[in-house]
Amino acid sequence: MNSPLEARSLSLNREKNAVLNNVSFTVAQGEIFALLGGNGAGKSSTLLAFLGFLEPAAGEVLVNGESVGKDIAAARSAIAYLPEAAALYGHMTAYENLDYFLDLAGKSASKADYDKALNRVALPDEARSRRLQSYSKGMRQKTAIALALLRETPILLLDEPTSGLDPVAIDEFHDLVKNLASAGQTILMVTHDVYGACQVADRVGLLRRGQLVGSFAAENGERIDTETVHAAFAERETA
Ligand SMILES: Nc1ncnc2c1ncn2[C@@H]1O[C@H](COP(=O)(O)OP(=O)(O)OP(=O)(O)O)[C@@H](O)[C@H]1O
Repeated sequence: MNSPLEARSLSLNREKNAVLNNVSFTVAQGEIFALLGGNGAGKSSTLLAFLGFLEPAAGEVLVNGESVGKDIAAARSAIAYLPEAAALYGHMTAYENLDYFLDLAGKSASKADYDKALNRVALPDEARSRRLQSYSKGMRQKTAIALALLRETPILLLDEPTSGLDPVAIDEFHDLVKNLASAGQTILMVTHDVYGACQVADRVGLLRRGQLVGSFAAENGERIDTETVHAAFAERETA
């Protein structure tokens, strides 16, 4: 069976600068893969390649076994993407945002469906009819995740999903991501949070200056050891 996500000897340039160099990985169905790296390592660029916003300089990106370049629309319809800052409208309520963005994605859902998704992300009832400009970052993030859930895509791409969230919201978010993966969703997240990556991921890849320089996998039902990854990360960053 094809992997939902695959980078095959992928190189990317941005404004003629090489930002990713010969990177290969796959993410299997129901797996959580975290790409860990410092600022400018190429994490966000990797996600943009899967969405067809950046064209490979060499190699390719595949979604469900199909080269993204061949059918960008197919790739995008299989993927829900959470950028670092949730791209939602402040002057609309949570319900209105869900309505508007689902409509854009060519989907429709009932208010009961909205409430079900908002319950799953634990957005308080009283907030749902308030404009997002009064929300905290965590509440905006929850709304964005609810939207991703409602799109019912098989693949989820997350860019720094927990940055700016408080510890309780981070734990809730990790639980939610693990539940989604258990239900079969394939998840690729990028982060510079070593602890968070080890908490949630089945596999962690270390990206440094555009190259994949290490990887770690959870084994025997244990979580990936944070200390080991942290040591490798620190060593690579200072090398
Ligand atoms: N819009 C852009 N135009 C040109 N170069 C860019 C652009 N965005 C990012 N880059 C460059 O691409 C390289 C990789 O950036 P990218 O955002 O993928 O890294 P990142 O690992 O996600 O970093 P961060 O943790 O800081 O978000 C960096 O050198 C960055 O300067």
